[in-house]
Amino acid sequence: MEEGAAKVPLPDAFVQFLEANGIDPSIYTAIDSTPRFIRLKPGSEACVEELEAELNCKLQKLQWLPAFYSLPPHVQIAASRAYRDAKIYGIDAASGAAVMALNISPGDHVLDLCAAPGAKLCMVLDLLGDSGSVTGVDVARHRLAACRTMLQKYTLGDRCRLFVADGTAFSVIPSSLLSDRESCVFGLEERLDVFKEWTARRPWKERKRVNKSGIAQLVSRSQPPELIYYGQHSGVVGLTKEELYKTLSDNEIANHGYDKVLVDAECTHDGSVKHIQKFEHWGWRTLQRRVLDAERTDDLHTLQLNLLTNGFRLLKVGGSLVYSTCSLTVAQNEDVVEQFLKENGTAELTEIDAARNWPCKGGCIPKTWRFDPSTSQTSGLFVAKFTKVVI
Ligand SMILES: C[S@@+](CC[C@H](N)C(=O)[O-])C[C@H]1O[C@@H](n2cnc3c(N)ncnc32)[C@H](O)[C@@H]1O
Repeated sequence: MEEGAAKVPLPDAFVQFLEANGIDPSIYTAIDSTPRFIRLKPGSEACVEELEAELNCKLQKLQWLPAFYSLPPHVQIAASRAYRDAKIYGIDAASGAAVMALNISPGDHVLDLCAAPGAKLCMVLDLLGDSGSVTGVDVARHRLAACRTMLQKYTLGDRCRLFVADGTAFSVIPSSLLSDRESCVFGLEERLDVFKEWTARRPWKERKRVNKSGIAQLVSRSQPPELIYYGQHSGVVGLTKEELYKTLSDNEIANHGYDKVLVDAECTHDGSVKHIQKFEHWGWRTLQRRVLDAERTDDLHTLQLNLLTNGFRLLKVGGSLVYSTCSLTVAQNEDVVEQFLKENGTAELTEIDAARNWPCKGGCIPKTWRFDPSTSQTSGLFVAKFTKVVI
């Protein structure tokens, strides 16, 4: 049997799950010819030839996605010099498309509500360059810590802050008055109890508290957000705790909310052929528990709707939100979109201009898009975009 194809027949329960959701089972058992993708860090164009020589393969530039290249599926990039030197990222092209759908503009304040491990967050930061800010939120502490490591590797942390928090209840607004705040940084010594420059070393008191309580990897809805990283120009330095965690009414958020929000929601990951194939090693029973269990899929539907609703609440009027999942099921995509639109009168499903050139299919609702591995030659992904309007 060829490498990249599932080596045993898929378990009945999974086949039934796929059939119930109109997903073609052959995408998991066919030989996986889906290429790998890399994204170049801005300014690293010169490394392409060097990388081709080192990996002994040709990199194909994607015409529909700037700075992305495809490689043959078997090629490993992790040991390459360009990867170690933080000149390239391993990120699927469909993920890159979801970020492009945000239409990031200079100065945007962006919220990434399910940020870890951070491939999309890094792309947003690269697109923003020397302006705006990014707030990354994730419920899983260890995953968000990995995201922080990635920011440090790619030296992208300056305008970013990371919160371990439940995205369905998160309500920290953007620190958008960066220029005003920079002026008050000069008077830092006079302001007591303000955030100073971030340091990896936790104060003794905090270390003691963490050691005593033992630290849970997942936070609950009722726990306050925990700031695990902030950069010098993320708007945090110079603020008091009260200022940072100040909450606004929905009316105030209409003016002071985020310009862009990404909700790359938790899902069953069935669109990722590589992920599903891993269950051959983890055991198909684990798949039953993690992917197929009805209770879990119902809970997921509620979680996705709540993440989308809260992300949209934090958006300013005129701002846009991209909802994506790496599931191909209608329940986690179009059904969530439909229910969300029913409940949110200020949400308008929006055309994604770039999608005209994407190698993907329309979803079951107009203006939504599906990267389907067999046609797009990418990992599976659903993408929808909303704008907040005034009514
Ligand atoms: C599909 S992954 C996100 C991938 C990420 N956007 C990237 O590009 O690397 C979904 C993430 O949602 C997080 N998550 C699950 N429930 C959450 C919640 N209630 N609030 C915030 N994040 C949550 C998971 O921990 C996981 O890291």
